[in-house]
Amino acid sequence: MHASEPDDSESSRDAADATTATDAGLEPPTESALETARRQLYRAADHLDLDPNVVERLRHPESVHEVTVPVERDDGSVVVYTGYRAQHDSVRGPYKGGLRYHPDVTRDECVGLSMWMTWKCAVMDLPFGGAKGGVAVNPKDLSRDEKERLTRRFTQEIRTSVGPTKDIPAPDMGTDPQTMAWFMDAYSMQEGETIPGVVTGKPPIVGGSKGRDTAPGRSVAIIARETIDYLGWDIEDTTVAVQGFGSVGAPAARLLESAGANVVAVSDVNGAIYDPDGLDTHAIPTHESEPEAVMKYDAPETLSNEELLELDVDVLIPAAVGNVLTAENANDVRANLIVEGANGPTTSAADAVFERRGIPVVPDILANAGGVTVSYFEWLQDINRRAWSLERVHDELESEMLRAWNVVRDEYESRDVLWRDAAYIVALKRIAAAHDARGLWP
Ligand SMILES: NC(=O)C1=CN([C@@H]2O[C@H](COP(=O)(O)OP(=O)(O)OC[C@H]3O[C@@H](n4cnc5c(N)ncnc54)[C@H](OP(=O)(O)O)[C@@H]3O)[C@@H](O)[C@H]2O)C=CC1
Ligand SMILES: O=C(O)CCC(=O)C(=O)O
Repeated sequence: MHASEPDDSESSRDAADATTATDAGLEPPTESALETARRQLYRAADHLDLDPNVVERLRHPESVHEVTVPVERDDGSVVVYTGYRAQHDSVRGPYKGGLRYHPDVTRDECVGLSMWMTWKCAVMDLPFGGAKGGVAVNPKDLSRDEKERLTRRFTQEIRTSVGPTKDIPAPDMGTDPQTMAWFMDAYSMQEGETIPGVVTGKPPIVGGSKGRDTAPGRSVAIIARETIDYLGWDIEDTTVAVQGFGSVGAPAARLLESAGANVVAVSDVNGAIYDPDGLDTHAIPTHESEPEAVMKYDAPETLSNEELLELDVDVLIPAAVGNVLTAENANDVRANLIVEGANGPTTSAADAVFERRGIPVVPDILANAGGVTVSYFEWLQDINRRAWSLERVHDELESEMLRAWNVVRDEYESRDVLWRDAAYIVALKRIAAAHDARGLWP
């Protein structure tokens, strides 16, 4: 039976998902990451003759760990934060995915993000499943010492659920190589030996890979460049707007500028700077070097983040937070191509608008997959106790991204589907085959 044919299990699936106004036929301003991820799964499954039991399995995480994390503030008071680690699917290998420190972190968000990690690792053909975790906290409210205590305690709370062959966290929004170094140290102290492979995205001095810090942005730039070329555009005549100037947005903007594109706008949490003649993105401080510094940079015009999304540019790269392209603004987007740098920046309702308007959306699970790909390189380096040169990381990332882009493009052309569906089809075929080979039910 075709996975999405209406039947009893379909009805019960819809009923199980009907937790929102959208499912009740109303149109809320946004959807949760989990709702978006599930809708994308059902839509892609429609194109494949998938065992419905596999789809039923994949719409649920294998497990979600929720922990409380008491942290002593510098003034001696104690705040108890909530942390999560959602482990979606491990059929292709250990769970893999980032840790996020952000006030909006919820259980459902982690589950949705963990599903995207499963597909992302499968699109790239990495021997990993998908996970995501985080703590509901604003890291900008914490001192460095408080962040260290939070990380060490969170590590302690989820320690038995992670490990180099079990679940390997990495950086995401609000976390960085230092966070990973603390995580690795806290885990290793408990284990009684140094275990670098428990996390990736560490500083190179403690087993991190060179090039991991800029890898997600590098892959966004590679995929944008390939798509620009595929569309028959000249990169030298291409204008680009990038929302977010962190680990993903900054390298993406800089590499596209270096490749000849005209990057006319970039933003941080406070708003955007705009120069129709092109910004010198290498001169603008990144989130890593100085958070909230973009708006301080001298530029001819400033805009809101909402205005950046509606700029008349060739390529829009949302590379900050999720759910920024919605039913509310999709009709006002003037870009001719969207390349997703952030995870889940486009709701399903916005996707439908872009499909109707013929605006291609190259999905997150392909475009920003350079981060987890170099994480895989790091994991290999840790296991083999042998560091790769930066040049080797760049070369291997370039060839892995091109390999994945070609496979997705083949599905896009042969099935005449959206780019997102094509990437999902590549991923789901591999995951379903692995489920089939291992046996879904005992
Ligand atoms: N880090 C990674 O390895 C990967 C991250 N991703 C995804 O990319 C996205 C960005 O992550 P990452 O670059 O790591 O995050 P960072 O924390 O490094 O940077 C985030 C950037 O977005 C800005 N920002 C934060 N909130 C908003 C907002 N509400 N509106 C506009 N801009 C905002 C920040 O501004 P300010 O400096 O002012 O705080 C900063 O410039 C996330 O969706 C993440 O899941 C995807 C693949 C890998
Ligand atoms: O490097 C990793 O393991 C995961 C990166 C990540 O969280 C992501 O790609 O969204």
